[in-house]
Amino acid sequence: MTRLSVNINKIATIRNARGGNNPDLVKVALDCERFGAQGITVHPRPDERHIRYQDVLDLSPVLTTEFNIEGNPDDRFIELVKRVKPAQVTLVPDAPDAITSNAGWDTIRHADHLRKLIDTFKADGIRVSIFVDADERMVEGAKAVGTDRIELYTEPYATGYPDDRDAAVAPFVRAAQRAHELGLGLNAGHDLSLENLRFFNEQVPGLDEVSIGHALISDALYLGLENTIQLYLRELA
Ligand SMILES: CC(=O)[C@@H](O)[C@H](O)COP(=O)(O)O
Ligand SMILES: NCC(=O)COP(=O)(O)O
Repeated sequence: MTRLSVNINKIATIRNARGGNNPDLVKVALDCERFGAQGITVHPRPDERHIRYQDVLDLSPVLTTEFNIEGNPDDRFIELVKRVKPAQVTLVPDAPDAITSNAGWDTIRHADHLRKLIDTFKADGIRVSIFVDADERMVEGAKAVGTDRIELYTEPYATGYPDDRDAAVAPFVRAAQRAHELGLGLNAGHDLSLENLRFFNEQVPGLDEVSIGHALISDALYLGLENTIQLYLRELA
């Protein structure tokens, strides 16, 4: 069964718009868990435009499901993750000014850098996932640097889905098969939605986890958070 980790970045975006604590990020995270989410994902960015570093410290002791911290491994991020020791860290090669994540790692060019980072997190007992495009060479590079899992960057799938979903999913199926052959765990995320999630989950073999934020929180505006989480879980059943 594929597990659903709810990304709560957008809850922090709304909260930050007014400077107070409405909505209460910790309460929303605990409610997501109560409503059936099997994990909580956050992606602190250097400008703290949504998740703040303090949010990560506040969430860590109270969450009861898998805590997944995503981000670009700069010094501050590394220090934060090693202090919190979440179940999983997902390393993402974001430029500091990126609007959102827009590419996976070049696992061959950045092999030495990744290997050192992965070793340091694994030494603390943190499972490591690295964000990669659906490219078998990048999956093989991920295996070579010692990661536990990969997270496939699904934006190209989401973009291609409305026109030709079979063509859109094909590289992801190949990348997933290669990951399994190599013994890597498999996550996926970015722009997954109620429209495209079921097909992805049916076609891509052996998904361990999806992390979903933007579409899920947007759907919740119309459908309510509890109902929305149930609908996403139904797509994964
Ligand atoms: C790693 C990834 O795929 C991102 O989707 C992410 O975690 C979302 O980041 P933003 O909420 O900042 O767009
Ligand atoms: N890792 C992807 C994630 O956490 C959420 O991405 P999105 O659903 O906000 O695009």
